[in-house]
Formats: sequence, structure tokens, C-alpha cells
Amino acid sequence: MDHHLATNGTSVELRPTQYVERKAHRNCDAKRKAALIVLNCPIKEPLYLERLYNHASFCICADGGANRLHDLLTSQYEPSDWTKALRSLPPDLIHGDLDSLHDTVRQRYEQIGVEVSQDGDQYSTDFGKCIKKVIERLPDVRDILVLGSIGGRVDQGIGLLHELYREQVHRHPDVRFWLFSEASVSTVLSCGTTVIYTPLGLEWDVVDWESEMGGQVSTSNHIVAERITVTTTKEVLFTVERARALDD
Ligand SMILES: Nc1ncnc2c1ncn2[C@@H]1O[C@H](COP(=O)(O)OP(=O)(O)OP(=O)(O)O)[C@@H](O)[C@H]1O
Ligand SMILES: Cc1ncc(C[n+]2csc(CCO)c2C)c(N)n1
Repeated sequence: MDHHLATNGTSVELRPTQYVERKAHRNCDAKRKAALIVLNCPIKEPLYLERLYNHASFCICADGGANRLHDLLTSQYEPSDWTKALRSLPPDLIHGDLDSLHDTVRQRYEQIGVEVSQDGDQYSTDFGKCIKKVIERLPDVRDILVLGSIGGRVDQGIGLLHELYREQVHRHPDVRFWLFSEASVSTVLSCGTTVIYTPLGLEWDVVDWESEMGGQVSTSNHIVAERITVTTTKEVLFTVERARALDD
């Protein structure tokens, strides 16, 4: 069963954990195309990155995201083995205004044949620029996996949520955006009914519950069943906490 598509015309089914499940090789011929965007945010778990990478048929680093990828990969090898380290999970493209990309990182990636492209526009973020590239290079993309965070700078964090909402709701309603951060997976749920399959439904379940910023917001809810149904009249951000450890 495809857990993304509307099954009966009225509900969409999602399985937030599918992209962190084990996959031996990179997905280049998947029916439902996915792309990975690596943002300039801390990446601590190599296995998390590898899982997302293997589910994507196109991987793009947003400017300083390439520094993060470089640092994580090289930390796992001897310093002299940096080519081997970088070739283990090579991005297809590094893109952005390139004001954060370190010179050495750029040179090293260029040396192993990774394309680096610059767009100096000062009215769009590197994340926004990368989404455009993904759509250009992978026109049939259905899921965009974003490895990032809303920790750190508040303007960047709120800006990222704003862009996820804009892209999902207004610009690319046929594409689903997933934000994979250190501790959780988030996606914007459209109006109507969404069924979410998780390892575990919600402890604080609500019915006919008005929700808005400054009004009522459900945070820190607990998942206690395998199937959650969310019916909403406005888009909502759904976040599920990740299990502490990924299992093989
Ligand atoms: N603290 C942060 N929180 C959330 N997202 C971030 C943060 N820092 C960077 N990002 C994301 O990573 C992308 C690349 O960031 P980078 O630092 O390389 O460029 P920037 O010039 O600071 O950002 P931008 O050009 O997008 O304003 C940004 O577009 C943003 O989406
Ligand atoms: C009202 C307004 N606020 C901020 C920026 C600046 N800005 C927005 S995106 C971006 C690119 C960052 O790499 C920059 C510098 C602007 N142009 N307009």
C-alpha cells in the first residue's frame, strides 16, 4: 500500500517513519521519487543521514549544508581518506548564494566531480533556491525530504517553517515536504482527513477542537495507537518524535 496517496478520495495516508527505514542502496528507480535537501544545520547521526540519502534519487546541499555533510563524513575516516569519505554519500549538487560554503569543502567536492552552482539572489533563501533546483532536475518528485532543524537562529527556524508551508500549500501541492530534524519528523497536513500510521494514536485525542496560534495548540501529545486520524479545516503542522535509536 502506498501510504501517501488519497486512497478513497477523502483521506490521505502517511507513514512518517518510512524514510528512516533501512535501505541497502540508493533509490534511483523508485516509483515515488524522493529528493533530499541538506540544510546548514548540525547533523549528528551518520545512520540517519544514510537512511534518508538511500531513499532519495537526488541529493542537494543548500550552501553551508555541504560543510555539514563534509564534516560528518570526514569525521568517520582518517584525514588522508577524505576522498573516500566524501564519495561514500556524494550530493548531486551544491547550490545557493555560496556565502557559507567553505573554500576547502568546495574544492574537495569539485575535485570528486560534484557540481556546485551559484544563485546570488538576495530575495530568496538557499532552501528556496534548492527547492527550485529539485523541481527542475526531478520534475516527477513526490517527496522532498529536508534534513534540517528549527533550533539555532529563530529567524532561520521560523523562516524554514514558513517556507515549508508556502511550498507545500501554495507552490507544490502535489509534493509532500518532510522536515527531518534531530528529534522529530514534521509535515504539513492538508485540510480534510489524514490517516497517519506510526509505530504507536494520540493519548490526548481531540474532537471538534479549534486550534490557532494564541488559542489552543496540541503540543507534547503522546502516541498510543498504530493509526492516527487527523481531520482539519486548516493546514496543520504534524510532528512525531523519532525513536531514540535507529534499528537495523
Ligand atoms: N539555524 C537554522 N535553522 C534552520 N534552518 C537553517 C539554519 N541555518 C541555516 N538554515 C537553513 O539552511 C539553508 C542554508 O543556510 P546557509 O547558512 O548556508 O545560508 P544563509 O546564507 O545563512 O541562509 P539563506 O541564504 O538561506 O538565508 C538556509 O536557507 C536555511 O534554510
Ligand atoms: C524584506 C527583506 N528582508 C530580508 C531580505 C534579505 N534576504 C532575504 S533572503 C536572503 C538571501 C540569503 O542568502 C536575504 C539576504 C530581503 N531581501 N528582503
